[in-house]
Amino acid sequence: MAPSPRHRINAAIVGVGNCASSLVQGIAHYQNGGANEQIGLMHWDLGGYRPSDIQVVAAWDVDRRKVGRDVNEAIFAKPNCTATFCDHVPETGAKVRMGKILDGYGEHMEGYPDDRTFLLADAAEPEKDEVIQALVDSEADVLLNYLPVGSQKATEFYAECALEAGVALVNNMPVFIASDPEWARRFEEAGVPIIGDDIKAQLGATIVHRVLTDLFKKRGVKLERTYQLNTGGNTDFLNMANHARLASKKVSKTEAVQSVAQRRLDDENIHVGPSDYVAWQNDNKVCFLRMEGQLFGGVPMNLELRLSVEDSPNSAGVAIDMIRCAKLAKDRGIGGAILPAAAWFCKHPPVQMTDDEAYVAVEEFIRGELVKH
Ligand SMILES: O=P(O)(O)OC[C@H]1O[C@@H](O)[C@H](O)[C@@H](O)[C@@H]1O
Repeated sequence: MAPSPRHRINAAIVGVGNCASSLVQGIAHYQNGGANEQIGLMHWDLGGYRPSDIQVVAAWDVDRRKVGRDVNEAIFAKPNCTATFCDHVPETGAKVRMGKILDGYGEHMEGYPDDRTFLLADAAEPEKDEVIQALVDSEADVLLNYLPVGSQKATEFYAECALEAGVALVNNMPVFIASDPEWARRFEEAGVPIIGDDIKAQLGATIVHRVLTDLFKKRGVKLERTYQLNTGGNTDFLNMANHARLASKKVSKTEAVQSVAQRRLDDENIHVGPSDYVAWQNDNKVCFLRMEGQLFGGVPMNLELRLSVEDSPNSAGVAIDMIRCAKLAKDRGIGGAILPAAAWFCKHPPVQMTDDEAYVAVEEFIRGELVKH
């Protein structure tokens, strides 16, 4: 007898950049699940869903090299520059649609070589009703927001579309929607799940900095000063070279560390940020971390760490679980912010927990043991 078909998760994507590329490559890469093929995942099976149960059914972008092409080709178009770890991504059947521009585009990028920056497509922008209709027609379960940092209006536009279409929202970037009480209330009232804000990479700067900050606290070491400097050469870093777009990102990254410290550090003693655009790094992100503190007897100590990662697969390793948690919430009829998932997967959740607490809570949520999320 033929096995019964597995349940699918229909994902829609806003912003077909490097992070989307790694995610879509990952869905193709994790098709079979032999022992070696499961490497790099937090969960092979998450609440009955496997990575390969996710399919991309709709996508929006504003770049002329992506609009009109199937997602499986658009993910390899410039200015994307992340590693190709799966070069046999099958056609998805979803063609990238022209998106709403608003502020979801970094104007300052003019002057950079074409292969490094956005090139606006010459196509009509959709109205809100058209995006909602496309979400409904494609039977999308989850909408992933991958817009550039600083896209306040564009993020609000797509959040509104998800809400009205009844599609769960995964907000990967630092515009505050899940952690904004008014937006969270609207998602809750509509019975639509939301997980956000600002994805915390699988083994990235934020989780390492947070875990070490928590360790200082637990081991009785007074943290006095810290910095986290990050450099990279993808469009995210180029976009963030425009400091006007950075405000919410700085808040998100700094709060992620402050929230686990024993006592809040004065502003002058903590510096956390995207620090510089280095073109030749492409999607390689390097984090330089320093923490200074006082041990037993007030004796000084310091710690220096350098972390080097390919940024977008590091993000996709988390997105692949956020999508499945959002779908689980939907299956269970839970709307509003999914707090354990937000705290474990995001830098700026509605409620911060330590990563140890968030890990336990999200596993309970996945097992269906948390009645109130
Ligand atoms: O390494 P961190 O601090 O967790 O941040 C990672 C993520 O931060 C997001 O804001 C970026 O857009 C992602 O590309 C990135 O993966």
